Amino acid sequence: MPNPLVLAALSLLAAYLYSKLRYKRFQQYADFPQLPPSLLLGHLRYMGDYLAQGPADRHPDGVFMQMNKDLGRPPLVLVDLRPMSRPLVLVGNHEIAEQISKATKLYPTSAPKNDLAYMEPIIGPKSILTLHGEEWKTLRKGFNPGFAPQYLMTLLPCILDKTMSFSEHLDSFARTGDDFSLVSLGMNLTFDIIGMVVMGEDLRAQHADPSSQSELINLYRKILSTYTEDEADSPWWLNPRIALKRRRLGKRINAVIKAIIHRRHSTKSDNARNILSLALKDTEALTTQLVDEACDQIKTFLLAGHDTTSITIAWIMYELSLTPHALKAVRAELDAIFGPATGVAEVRDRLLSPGGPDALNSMKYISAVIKETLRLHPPAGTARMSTSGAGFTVRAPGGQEYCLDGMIVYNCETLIQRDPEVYGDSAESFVPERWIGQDNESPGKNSIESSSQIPPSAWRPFERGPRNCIGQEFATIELRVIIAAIARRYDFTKVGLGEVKMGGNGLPVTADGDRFEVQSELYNTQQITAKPVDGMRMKVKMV
Ligand code: HEM
Repeated sequence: MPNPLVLAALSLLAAYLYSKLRYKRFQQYADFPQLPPSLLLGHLRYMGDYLAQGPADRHPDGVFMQMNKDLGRPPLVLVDLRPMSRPLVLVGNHEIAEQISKATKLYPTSAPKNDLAYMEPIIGPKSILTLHGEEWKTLRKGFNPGFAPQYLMTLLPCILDKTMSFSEHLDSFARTGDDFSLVSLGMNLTFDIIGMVVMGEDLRAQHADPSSQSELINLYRKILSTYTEDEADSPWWLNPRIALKRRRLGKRINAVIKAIIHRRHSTKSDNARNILSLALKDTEALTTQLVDEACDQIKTFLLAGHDTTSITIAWIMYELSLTPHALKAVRAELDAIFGPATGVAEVRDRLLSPGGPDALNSMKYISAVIKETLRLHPPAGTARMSTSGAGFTVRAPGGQEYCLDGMIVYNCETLIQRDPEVYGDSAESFVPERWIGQDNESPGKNSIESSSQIPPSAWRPFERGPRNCIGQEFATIELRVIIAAIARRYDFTKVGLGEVKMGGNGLPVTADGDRFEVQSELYNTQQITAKPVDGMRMKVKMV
């Protein structure tokens, strides 16, 4: 017979645990808008239902959007995923997002980043993306000269040179009529550009013969594919096989990059402002620590500098392919700037002439297209974390205050940038015109304060505040150059998911007067960033 004392102790413990659990589930965050939590599973119990309402492999933003809508679009939502992870606060309001990303007395470089351990094999432990405080500040200061506007213009020849190879690939797809992944093709382009910009290396990702491509691009493709295999970014102990594979590939990437660092350091023939030179500035002797840290930054820039840009170019061409008036306006703007010749060589010559930077800056409608695409299809966001007991509080537009201590705080750009309170009835539609005439119309200049209707903080694909994207101006230069080179030369047509609906007359069915209807919705999956699930399969024809 069990000892009555033990039984009493067990009952007391059970009662204690039960009251603790009840407190955590029902009282601790009771003032946060949320779905009714279950005692044992919190909000985890809804995940299956939500996933079942759409494609199971869609990006979590798809689930969060639905959840937020079902709750009547509150400015923030609590998603209690304990014990799988800390409670998550989903931010769908730009005013709250701004309080999270800005510098405060409590967090002078803004709220700290959430743990990104799953990315360590690909960016290293000392990456500018994940470091905090003074360590981060020193890095950022050191790299800023590499992103000064005048210096960025000197990168035009490299961007144009690589864009010519990209166009040759498109020419060949136009000849064969084969479909292809625009994200993959774009990734090869942006990887080639970023390799040159970061360390002056030609990574030959666009080389037609795979055996002539650099080892680095092959290793990156392999390591990135492990993030497709495990879209949930599980902790290593849930998927040790993938964790091991990532570690192995991460080590090989390190070895290649470190060899480049040593070679560049010994020759000292570098461009003074590329990332590698800035990382090694004033360094006489290379120590192991220095090489390790420089390697982490190079890996970070290689990743951050190619992935998001190629996704954006794919969504831009897709949106334009569905919106004839916008495509027409883009082409008219390019005709006005570059004249009638649509060859990439002509665009290159004009952009490399003394008036090149002005030509780039006069792409007003194209800039609006870029902004609108990044509004609807932001490839990245930011997840932060306030430590328990720190006293980090935000105020919602209605005046309600929320303490976010001990929680993961996710500025969900997809939600924020589709907020009907800001973007009205057309929040879900592709309307580049909404940006024309806005003070903050230039993409990448989202820090300009404006008095126009769309508050600057409601557009944040590059995030805002001290930890905003260092490469945003560079990305928008790249995007403008690529659009200038290809938008008049090719007609893109989506195949498969997201394909245009054709009418009985053999012409696309048009909705809203000037927008092609689609047969199915194209959606994003999570592969570190948000990527179109099929890699944006397209066909091209010469115009
Ligand atoms: C359309 C293209 C791009 C988008 C949408 C984008 C978006 C973002 C976002 C949202 C962040 C904040 C991430 C976080 O808080 O975790 C970020 C940070 C960063 N991005 Fe970008 N990015 C783009 C292109 C680039 C390019 C071309 C580069 C490099 C040349 C770059 C380098 C970085 C770096 C180094 C950071 C970390 C900055 C810091 O913490 O100081 N990005 N980016």
